[in-house]
Amino acid sequence: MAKTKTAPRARTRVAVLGAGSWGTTFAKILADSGADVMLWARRPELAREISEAKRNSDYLAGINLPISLRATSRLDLALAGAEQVYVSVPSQALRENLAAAQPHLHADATVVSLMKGVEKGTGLRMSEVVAEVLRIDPAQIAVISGPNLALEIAKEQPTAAVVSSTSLETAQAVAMVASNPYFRTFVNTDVIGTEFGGVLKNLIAVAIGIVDGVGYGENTKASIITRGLVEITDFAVAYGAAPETMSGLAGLGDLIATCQSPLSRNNTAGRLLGQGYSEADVVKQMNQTTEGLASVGPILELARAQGVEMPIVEQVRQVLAGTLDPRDLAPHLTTDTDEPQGERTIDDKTPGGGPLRRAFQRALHQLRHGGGSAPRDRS
Ligand SMILES: NC(=O)C1=CN([C@@H]2O[C@H](COP(=O)(O)OP(=O)(O)OC[C@H]3O[C@@H](n4cnc5c(N)ncnc54)[C@H](OP(=O)(O)O)[C@@H]3O)[C@@H](O)[C@H]2O)C=CC1
Ligand SMILES: O=C(CO)COP(=O)(O)O
Repeated sequence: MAKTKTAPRARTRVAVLGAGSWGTTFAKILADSGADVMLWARRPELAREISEAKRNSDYLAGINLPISLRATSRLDLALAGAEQVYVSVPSQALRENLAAAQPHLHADATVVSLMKGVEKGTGLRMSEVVAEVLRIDPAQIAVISGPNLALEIAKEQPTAAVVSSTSLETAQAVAMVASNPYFRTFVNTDVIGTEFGGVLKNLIAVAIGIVDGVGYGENTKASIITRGLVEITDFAVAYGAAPETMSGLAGLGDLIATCQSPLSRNNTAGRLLGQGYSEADVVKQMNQTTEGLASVGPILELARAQGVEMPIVEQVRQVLAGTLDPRDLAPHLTTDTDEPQGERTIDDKTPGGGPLRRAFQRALHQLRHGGGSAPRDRS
C-alpha cells in the first residue's frame, strides 16, 4: 500500500531588522531553526554582501551564513508577509526605526525585541517603546534575552535564552520558531524581569571592565558580580519583576557571560575606562553598540524614583563623568556612608529574607521536586 505523504509544514516567514552582530546572528539562528528569514540592513552594500556572499564581514568576520538567508535594505521587502518581526537596532534608534517600519508591518505580526537598553529621555524599556509607537496588543510583543554573546552563537556554540511575553502563547510561538540544536529557548511571562536583566547586567559589566582595566583581580570582580546581582534584583523587583527571573538565564546567566567575556562590548568599554581613557575616547574607539554607556543615566533616574540604591552603577556614572578615579571603584558597595561597609548581606535587605534568597529557595524546591523538561524558564 502506498504511503500517504504528509505535506511539509510551511516555513514561518520572519523578518529581522538590524544587521549588526546580534541581528545577523539571530537571523542565522532563525534560518537554522527552519524559518524563512529576510534580514534588513540599512546599508545596501551590506545587504548585498549577506545575500550574495552569505557573509557579514563588518560584524561577523569568518562566519558563513545560511544559504537560505536573504537580506535587503528595503524595509517594505523585509516586512512583506512577515508573521514575526525581530528587532535588533541600537536602543536609542528603536523609535525612529519602528516609525519607518510601521506602514509595512502586518497588523497581526508579533514584534520581538532583541535589544538590551532603555530609551534615554523616557526611561522606557524596549517593549514599552514598541507598544507606544505601534499601539499593538501587548500579546503581540515579546522579548528575548539571556547569555547570548553573538560571536559564540554564530559559531554554533550551544546556549540558552528566555523568550518572554505577557502572553504565554506568544512566547511559546516565538520559542518554537527560534529554537535549534545550538539555541535553546525557555519561556516566561515576566517581560519586566527579562528585559531589565539584559539592561542591568551591561552596567555591572562596565564596572567589571573598569576594575579589570585598573588591574584588580578576581576577588574584586567576584564581589562586584555578587553585589551587582543584588542591585539588579532590587531594581527589577521594585519595578515588578519576579525575583526568580533575576537568578535565571536573563539575570544571573547573562551577568556571568557578559562580565567574564572579552567579547562583551560593555566589558571592553569598561576596561578602557579603567585604563584611563575618557568616556569620549571610549565612545570613539568602540565602533559597535555599547548599550551600558547610554543606560547609566536613565537607570539611575529610575532607581531614584523607586528609592533603590545602586552603588555600583552610581560609581560607574562617576567614572564616566570623570569625578571618580577608576582605582577607587571598590566593592564597598553602599552609598550610605553611615552604614558599616561590607556588613550587609544579600538576605538582610527585605523583611523575611531578600528576593535572592526566596528565588534560590524556589529554585531548590523545583530541583528537589522535579518540574520535568517543560520549556518554562524556571531557572
Ligand atoms: N552583540 C551581542 O552579542 C548582543 C547584542 N544584543 C543587543 O542587540 C542590540 C543590537 O546590538 P548589536 O547587533 O550587537 O550592535 P552592532 O553595533 O553590532 O550593530 C548595530 C546595527 O544597528 C544598525 N544601526 C545603527 N544605528 C542605526 C540607526 N540609527 N538606525 C538603524 N540601524 C542602525 C547598524 O547599522 P550600520 O552597520 O549601518 O551602522 C548595525 O546593523 C543591542 O541592544 C544589544 O544590546 C543582545 C544580545 C547579544
Ligand atoms: O548581551 C550580550 C551578551 O548576552 C552582549 O553583551 P555586550 O553588548 O556587552 O557585547
